[in-house]
Amino acid sequence: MLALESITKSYPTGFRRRNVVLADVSLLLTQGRIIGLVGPSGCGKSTLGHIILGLEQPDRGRVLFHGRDIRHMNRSSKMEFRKNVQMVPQHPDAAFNPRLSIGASLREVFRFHAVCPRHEQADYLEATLQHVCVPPELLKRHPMQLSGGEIQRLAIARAILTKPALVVLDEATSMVDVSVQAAVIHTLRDLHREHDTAYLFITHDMALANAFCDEILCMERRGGLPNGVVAKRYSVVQSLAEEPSAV
Ligand SMILES: Nc1ncnc2c1ncn2[C@@H]1O[C@H](COP(=O)(O)OP(=O)(O)OP(=O)(O)O)[C@@H](O)[C@H]1O
Repeated sequence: MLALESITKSYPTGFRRRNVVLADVSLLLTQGRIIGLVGPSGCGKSTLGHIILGLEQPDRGRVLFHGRDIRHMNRSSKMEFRKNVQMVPQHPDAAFNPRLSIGASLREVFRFHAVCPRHEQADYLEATLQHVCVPPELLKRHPMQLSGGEIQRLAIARAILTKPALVVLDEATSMVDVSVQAAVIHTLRDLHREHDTAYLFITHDMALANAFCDEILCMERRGGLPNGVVAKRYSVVQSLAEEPSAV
């Protein structure tokens, strides 16, 4: 469904110096598959997620959605891509406009994507909130009036509202307690069963990755460049879930 082909990404760090975060990374995300992505802090997991969504551009390589380069899609393919590929960002308040109430932000999704008939939208929204353990009263609040855990659950609700084919979950349950985490994972599994949703589950929690994912990818450091104190090279390698030391 979605393929990353030889993605390289670096950021400038000074005069003629760049921090190579992703070096020639290729990855295939197929329908219905739950892939975990683990690795040390700063190794480029979120960057990879942003590139999948088209939020950041790679230096080299391309992202294909059903065989089409996401940079060269026509308007209708782009809308289809946006409906089907969603992200829960690591900093979930980034998912909401601070000037809008949460309800207004969530209802915007219905303006852009045909998710369900208009007369069913309110019930559908309420049911989705229930699935992530959020009371409907929170719809009236603004992002800054919510706790980290509440806004994280609302970001998950927002991402799953469109019944996407793929969701990139970036530390998506890191701010909630264990019982809420279990409920959220349960909801994600339901969505996976009903709609064959695929997930890229970025996490530092190896136990959770083992429990939730079909397969786990590790991003691991592979040396450096000859003169490059600055440049770091990483590659995505598939690794067994039983080997957390590879993280
Ligand atoms: N916009 C940017 N400009 C410059 N450097 C950046 C930018 N975004 C990320 N980086 C750097 O790229 C590297 C990878 O960042 P990224 O957020 O992808 O790591 P991560 O694996 O998700 O980390 P963590 O597990 O701590 O969330 C880091 O060294 C980070 O400082």
